[in-house]
Amino acid sequence: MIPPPSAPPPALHLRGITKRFPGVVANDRVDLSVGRGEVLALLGENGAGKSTLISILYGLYQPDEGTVELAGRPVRIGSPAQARTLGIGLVPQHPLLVSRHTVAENLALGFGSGLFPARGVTARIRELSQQYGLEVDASARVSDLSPGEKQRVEIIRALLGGAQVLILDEPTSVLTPQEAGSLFRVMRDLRADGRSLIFISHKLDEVLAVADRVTVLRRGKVVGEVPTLGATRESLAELMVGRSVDFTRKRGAPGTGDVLLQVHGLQASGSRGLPALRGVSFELGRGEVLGVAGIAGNGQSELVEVLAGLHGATGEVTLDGRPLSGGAQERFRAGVAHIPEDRIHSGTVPSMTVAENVALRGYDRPPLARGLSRDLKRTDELARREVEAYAVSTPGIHTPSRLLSGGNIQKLILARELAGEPKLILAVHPTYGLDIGATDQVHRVLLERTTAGAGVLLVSEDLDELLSLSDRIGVMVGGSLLGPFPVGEVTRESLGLLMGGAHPHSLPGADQGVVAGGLA
Ligand SMILES: Nc1ncnc2c1ncn2[C@@H]1O[C@H](COP(=O)(O)OP(=O)(O)OP(=O)(O)O)[C@@H](O)[C@H]1O
Repeated sequence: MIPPPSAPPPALHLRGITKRFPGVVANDRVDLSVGRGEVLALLGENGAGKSTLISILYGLYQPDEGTVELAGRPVRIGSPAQARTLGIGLVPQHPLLVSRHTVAENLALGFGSGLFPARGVTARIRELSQQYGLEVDASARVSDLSPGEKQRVEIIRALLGGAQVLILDEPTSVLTPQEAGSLFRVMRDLRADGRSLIFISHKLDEVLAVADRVTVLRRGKVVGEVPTLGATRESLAELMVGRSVDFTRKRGAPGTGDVLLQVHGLQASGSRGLPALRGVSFELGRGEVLGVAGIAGNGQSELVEVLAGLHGATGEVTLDGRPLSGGAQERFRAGVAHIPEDRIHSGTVPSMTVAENVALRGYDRPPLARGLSRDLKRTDELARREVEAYAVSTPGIHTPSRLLSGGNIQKLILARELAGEPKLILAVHPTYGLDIGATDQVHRVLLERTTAGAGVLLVSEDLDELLSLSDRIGVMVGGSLLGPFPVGEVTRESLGLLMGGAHPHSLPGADQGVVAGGLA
């Protein structure tokens, strides 16, 4: 008798993967599979165990239990190099490229000598870039590339290494909507070519647009596996957080119209001595959220750092009619809160505990200190309160903050910075990497503060976030601020085009004042 044809094994199959860290089971008997020519989205709240699983798959961690099979064959992935040899590629959230080298040099570097001489690499880059519509110039210097271009280089690097299974870790977080659209086209082409993709994102619309199937993790366990066909944002959100989530627009009450912050003619140089701010002027009202859009590297970081007292500049800044000057602590006492971009390095001290990090701003003053001694009981009480209020997932308040997941570190910083009654909140990507439950909560906290009269300068690469929270939105391009435009006069598309360097008057609708309201 002829045996019935059996289905081929999945390209990748994880069986019963368990990984424990002190006090937490990061992955708890996880089963997951990805077929050939399939895009699987991995969803989960902050701390659900996504990064741990990816680290196991890419050979950075060894599982305590369980097996990994590639095309039906059990494999041991001892290191990233071994993962690549086995055909597993990772497109990291932050590209790992050497800025002063060209694209071709960077890609040749990864393959040691002999295997890929640089001239051969250039030809292969051209082939791959044509095959998958991955536009990159092999001779361009990496320092001149946009975040989207750097990401394409990372994808090419993985493909050059022969990746059949490709992991994309929050790949759209640094992209404009137009760039995200091209990435999705590339992903579909890779799928059509029979490759298997694992896609991590907190943005449910993207997951629905590009993935075939979704695996949802909660507290280390797989809690659901659904095809995207028939799924909705609401159904996925509910699977993720275990309750229904409200997606309605959230803009707060309009501000009072009183000017809170006045910025005039700010000029500052950037890290390489080039001008980072070229005469930036704007006003921020009490109770207003002023959104700042822009592709990374156009002066947004410097603008916030100047206002936070971390970066020198010329020009005038007044808060509540008084000149704003001095260093970061002085400005914090004047009512300036800062949620920094680089939260891991500049937002927390990784070796300090959760409680110490919560108390970082006020440890030397009452109520957290009496005279020269710290009141540890009060510090712990404060930490417990904030950990609960922000649902920070941590084994305890005395755990070093470096052991928390990225999203939970972000929550910790928010708890600390928003704890006082700040007048001005400088929020840089405040929900970057946060899951939808936490994002919702951060939005509510920010809007509550505006109702209390605070002004928020919101720098974000997430245009939906800017559009749903801001009263006005400006766009940073090459160190200048375009606008700000009232939020009703811009769209995702027009902002994306302005971010990419289009002139406001050249955009569709500009003649009716739709896009360039502030400039027309
Ligand atoms: N090296 C480590 N040591 C101790 N605990 C860790 C370590 N790495 C992760 N954890 C813990 O394991 C759990 C899962 O973390 P993981 O980073 O995998 O979550 P995640 O789903 O990627 O979260 P996020 O969306 O916030 O990045 C968390 O509770 C985290 O604190």
